[in-house]
Amino acid sequence: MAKGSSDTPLMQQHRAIKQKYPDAILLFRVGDFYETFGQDAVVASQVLGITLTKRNNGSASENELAGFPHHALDTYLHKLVKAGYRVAICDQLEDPKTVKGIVKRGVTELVTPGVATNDKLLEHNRNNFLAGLHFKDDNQIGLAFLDISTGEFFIAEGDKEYADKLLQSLQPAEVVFQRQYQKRFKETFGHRFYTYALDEWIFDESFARENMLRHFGTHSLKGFGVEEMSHGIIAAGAIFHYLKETEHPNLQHITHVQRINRDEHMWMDRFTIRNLELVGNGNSDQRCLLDVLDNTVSPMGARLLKRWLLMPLSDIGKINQRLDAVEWLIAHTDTRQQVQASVKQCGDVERLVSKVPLKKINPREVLHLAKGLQQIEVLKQSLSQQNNDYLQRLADALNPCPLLSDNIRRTLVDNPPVAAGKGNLIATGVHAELDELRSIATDGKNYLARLQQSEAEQTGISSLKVGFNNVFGYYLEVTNAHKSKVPDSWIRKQTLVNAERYITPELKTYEEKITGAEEKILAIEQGLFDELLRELQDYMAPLQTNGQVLGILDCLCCFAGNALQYQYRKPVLHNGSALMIKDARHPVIERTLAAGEQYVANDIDLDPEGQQIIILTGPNMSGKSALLRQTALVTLMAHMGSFVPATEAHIPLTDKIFTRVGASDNLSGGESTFMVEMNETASIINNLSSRSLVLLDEIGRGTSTYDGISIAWSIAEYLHHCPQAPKTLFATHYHELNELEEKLPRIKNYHITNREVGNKIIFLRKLAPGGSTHSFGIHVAKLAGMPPKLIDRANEILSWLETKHAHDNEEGQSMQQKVKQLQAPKTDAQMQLSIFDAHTEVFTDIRSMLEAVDINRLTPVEALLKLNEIKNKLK
Ligand SMILES: Nc1ncnc2c1ncn2[C@@H]1O[C@H](COP(=O)(O)OP(=O)(O)OP(=O)(O)O)[C@@H](O)[C@H]1O
Repeated sequence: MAKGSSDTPLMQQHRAIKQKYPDAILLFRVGDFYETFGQDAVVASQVLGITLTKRNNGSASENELAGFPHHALDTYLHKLVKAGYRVAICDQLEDPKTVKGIVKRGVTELVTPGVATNDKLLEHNRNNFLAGLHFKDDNQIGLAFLDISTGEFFIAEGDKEYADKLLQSLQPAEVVFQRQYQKRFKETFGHRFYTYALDEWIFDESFARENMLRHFGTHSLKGFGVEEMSHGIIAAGAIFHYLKETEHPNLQHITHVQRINRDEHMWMDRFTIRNLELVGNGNSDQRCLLDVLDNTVSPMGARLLKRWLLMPLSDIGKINQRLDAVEWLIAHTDTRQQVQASVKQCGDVERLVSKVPLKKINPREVLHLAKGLQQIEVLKQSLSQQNNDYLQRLADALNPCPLLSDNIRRTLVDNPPVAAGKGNLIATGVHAELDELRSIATDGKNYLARLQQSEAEQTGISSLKVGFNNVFGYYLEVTNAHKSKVPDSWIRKQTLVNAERYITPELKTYEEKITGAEEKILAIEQGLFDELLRELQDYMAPLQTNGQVLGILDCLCCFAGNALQYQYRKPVLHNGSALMIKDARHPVIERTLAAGEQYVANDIDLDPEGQQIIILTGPNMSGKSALLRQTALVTLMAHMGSFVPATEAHIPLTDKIFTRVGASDNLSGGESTFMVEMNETASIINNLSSRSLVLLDEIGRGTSTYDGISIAWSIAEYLHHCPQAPKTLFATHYHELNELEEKLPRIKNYHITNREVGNKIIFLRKLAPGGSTHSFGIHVAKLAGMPPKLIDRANEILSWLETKHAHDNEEGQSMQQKVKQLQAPKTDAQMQLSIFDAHTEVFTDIRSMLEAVDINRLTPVEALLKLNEIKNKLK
């Protein structure tokens, strides 16, 4: 950008402001436009698709420029922030009409992904958290999460695993932390978050505490239960500082802070959240559990449901409270429908309330809040009479704020406009002067009509008309034919081709009254509206509580509706350790089956004292993964307080669900390495407890067969022998693991049944005791359209390998013995290649090509390409 004293005053002002926000795109208001200059203009033109021009602003060099009309701000702001930019909005702070010289300008808001308050930047069904993180060391991390658009504020503390789980569960839109921890943050939590680094001095306990106490107006933080959480408080302090830095001074809607306790929730780590497909991954084709369960009718409900899903409860009392309420709502259809109708009509109470201190709420939204309060009154009355404790308590917490509601409805007209500044929003009878001015304004207009008539009669000018223009206001117009009848007292103002225009002193007096009245009307209306907003601020806390209660009611009704619609049943949560689910189904797959297809339900029993570990084998595509996942999903749903897709479910209180899927299932995330698989498995082994549920899906398949079997075997052994004895489902293609059943008492083999008809498999999908003998991988290859020659050859090799395996066994080598000779398979690999004549160069090539292939990780298409390569070599 051009610099120097030859800049215009406007550009000098721009440069001074831009210096304060070097890492943000500065939207600089000039007249009716927001302009960007220099590098900002280059970026804005690329991201927004607006024209980039160059102009010489009175300086020696050219300056890039790109702008858009001010009324398009919301649309363009949204695009810039979504593209990952921080955007500083610089407005004119004075009315240009009243200023001589350059208008004062200043940044009124710095918008970043985590501090967005604009409707367009927010998704109604998800929170938009800004997270603050304070690293003390790996075992002491303070966290704070604030959704400025709803006022929800949480504090937590824990080690890095716990911090990771919280970040996964609350999925903040932006994370701020100490500058010198940038590398550590990426190493620990990956690259998935939008981050911003802050100076170290901000992360100071007394500074943070002071900030919090000043904000809440309290002497200590004891009332919030967070007094002792120094690291969490420091993280919260960083958030407050960041809000100040981004010009967000109006935070009266943050009325309290809540602590998140580690042991109050059942935890899932990021792999489990992903493997169980709980929330969408941005791939709209794939349905996730949240899609199926979310039949809420309000934004508060939708946001809360997501939190319930990612942070299920671990307190039986609280879970049963939800389950009983859901059961009650199922039995009382009328009340449920009435609750849902009321919740729906209330709108997004949380976000509307948060707009009050920001002065972003419009008259129509204020009236909406008041109408919501009427619904809350109805809800409160209806629920407090019902015989369900939890619903009654929720009803008690609702506050219809009658004074506020009455006042709003009395003050505003029935259908107020969206914009506050244009008048017509205050009802008649609210303000005497306003009513009088309004009658002057309307009467004034009537007067002009009467004046036209009487003057016409007095002067005999039948063509007389009263008109108005911006140059000299109201006038009397007389056609040339009647010009001679005009009295001397009239003052001529304009001569037209066919007519003359005059003003009279009387006309001007009335004109002043009318226009003065209109200006005054606008000012009084604005004043009254501001007063309403001030009154609303006093009700911030009860209004927010209403929003939260409405969210809970919405979720409970949603669970009741789901139970009825999808035939879910009430689970029994218990403090024991045995898990028993009868006729369990996968809630997502059963919703996506083609018409006429029926989901095959299965029973699952796991018990640390009996059947602790199930080794599950079965053909490819038979439903092993589905069975594992449905067991986890039923357990999870029960901990949310939802009914479950089963006919009966006895669920032990579970502290953690772990799932690991063999590496090649995760190719897309660039995390396909065996190392990742092993890291993940190691984290299970190191974090499990006797209350954990462990699901292992084809663990070990990311490496050579013998390595894989050995590792899978020893993991199963470890889980069996470890004192925590976690309930485990282990799906595998390694049939060798079936030998474990004979050796270890709490390991049981199961398989998923199928029937072979001719050379076809029919999947019966029923779980049955005992292992299965082979995988039908070659059959799947055939289904995928591999050439018959290739399939025949694969069958030949398979039977050769099976004979060889049987022969080895005859020689008395059990699998366990083989596992002990871990390295042997590497040299043994030669046997697989004796099928080729290795004397020619071509075959040596093919041999090394095949040696390099890992069949376990080869997709059908890759196999075809390899085959094509081999064929070409033979040519
Ligand atoms: N119980 C069931 N009832 C009906 N359809 C099912 C059932 N279980 C699984 N399916 C269907 O079969 C498909 C394959 O299931 P799944 O992925 O669980 O197989 P798998 O045995 O784990 O296969 P692979 O070993 O190849 O990973 C599912 O996507 C689903 O459409």
